[in-house]
Amino acid sequence: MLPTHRFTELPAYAQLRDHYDVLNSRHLRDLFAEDADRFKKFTRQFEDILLDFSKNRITDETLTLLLQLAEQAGLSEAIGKMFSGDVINQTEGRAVLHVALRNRSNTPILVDGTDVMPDVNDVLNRMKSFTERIRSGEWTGYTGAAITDIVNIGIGGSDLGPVMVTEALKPYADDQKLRVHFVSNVDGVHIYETLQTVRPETTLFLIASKTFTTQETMTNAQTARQWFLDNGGSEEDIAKHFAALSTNKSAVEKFGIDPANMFGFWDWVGGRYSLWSAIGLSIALYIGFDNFEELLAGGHAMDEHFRTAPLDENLPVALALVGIWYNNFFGAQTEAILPYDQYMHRFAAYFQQGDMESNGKSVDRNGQPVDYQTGPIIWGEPGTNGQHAFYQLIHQGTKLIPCDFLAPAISQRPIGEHHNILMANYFAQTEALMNGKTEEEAGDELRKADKSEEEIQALAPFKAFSGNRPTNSILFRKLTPRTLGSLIALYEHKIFTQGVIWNIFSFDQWGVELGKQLASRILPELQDDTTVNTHDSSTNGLMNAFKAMRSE
Ligand SMILES: O=P(O)(O)OC[C@H]1O[C@@H](O)[C@@H](O)[C@@H](O)[C@@H]1O
Repeated sequence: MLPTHRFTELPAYAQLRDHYDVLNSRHLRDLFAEDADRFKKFTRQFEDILLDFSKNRITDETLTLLLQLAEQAGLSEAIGKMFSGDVINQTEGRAVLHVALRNRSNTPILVDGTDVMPDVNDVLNRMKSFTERIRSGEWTGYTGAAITDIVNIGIGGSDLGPVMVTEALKPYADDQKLRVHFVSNVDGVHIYETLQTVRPETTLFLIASKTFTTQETMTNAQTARQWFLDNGGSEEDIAKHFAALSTNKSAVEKFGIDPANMFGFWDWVGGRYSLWSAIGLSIALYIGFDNFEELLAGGHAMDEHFRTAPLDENLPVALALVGIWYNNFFGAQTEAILPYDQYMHRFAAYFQQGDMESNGKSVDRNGQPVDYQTGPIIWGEPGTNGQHAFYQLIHQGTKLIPCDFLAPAISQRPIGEHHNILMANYFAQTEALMNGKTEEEAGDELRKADKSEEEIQALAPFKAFSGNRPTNSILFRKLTPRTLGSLIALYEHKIFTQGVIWNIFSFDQWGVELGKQLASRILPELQDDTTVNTHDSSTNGLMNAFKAMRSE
């Protein structure tokens, strides 16, 4: 069990409120002018990753108070409980042990008195030999041809992680010809389009579902199975072309997948934290098992840092505290994640689930409604694309949007001046957001461009930038599997830290259930043309309009 508290009653909370009143009127430009050591003070290094959080509206005192807030919320104790397999996902009665999946040190981790590491290692070993057989061509399809295409069928946590990582680590798949495809949406378009591009005799389907009951995944899996049978495969051939990644053995068997092709995991792995488990099989197949192990090692290294580093040296804690500062004191509603790395183009989408499904809660750990803000809205796109789309609002809009800027020092594809141009933009954006441009400076520029005083007066207000807009810069050497593993774990632990401090449960997701329940009630009502009158007038009206339109 996690310790509980009332977030707004922590002594540091009241102090931070008072401190906010002072700091709210300060400009980042002045904070930098006053303190030559800001960069040194507010950067933290972990292996190849540098976190610079100096361009935030904080002082030494802010950081001290935020660290006190974390201590008063029992963060250190909570970290210990997660790593020791305590049942911290209380509403589901489960431990939370994605850290065990990447525990490369193999120190025992006990759940109900039993060490989970032998089981974890057993599945990893099976994934390794399976991966090697597929990649070497030793495993063949029903015609004797090697597998060329992997189709992962899964949704949410059984899709977003593998999609994000296989995109991010594409350069590590250069050595071989295996293609990966991901089908998630129940919209038939998704499976249709994917099946257009593959052949049954050389395709391996991975049915990825923790529960093996998710409607979208089961529907897509049945469609894939039927397509396979309709296009040359037989029932006996299914064992060569379908594997399951799941915790639900009986449902896998019922579907007709050979238990030898089932890669299991456990209820203490949350879906959105599962890319490190058997759910990562598509990643291992795509980049090879050694690289998959490097990803795990990077996650483990960040785990050890999070578990052992003092709070004020701790990267995930720094990210979490800065986020709380804006979320709970400045009233910021959203956070943008902006990777200056095209291979990371699904990173923000991945952490939309990671963060919003974890901390989108409004009841605290005492079962009481919260009277403060919890998880932020997460969004973002890679730079520089975002600059030409939504950065206008970040620079000049009325909303405060704290942004994380991520970038590698070394490009995976060094071509001409591309990377320096990309990085020039990366540095320019955080500088611009911090400093802004005064009306006076805008006026001077217009004057230099020979504008009349009248024009200058008219235009300067539009050309000014208030600045004082906060950013974190996360600069890393290169997007290797290890570094990516560390970056993912960095954000995972940020989310955990915030959940602990907000006194909410970060590892359940009851909010996804109601829509599922209603959809299963509605589905039979769509199967004929009878007029629907069992819902409210809007839902009835829409369903009846749908029935009318489809029969026209
Ligand atoms: O992996 P399965 O069980 O198919 O779940 C897929 C997804 O379902 C959603 O409703 C959420 O609960 C997610 O956390 C989960 O990742």
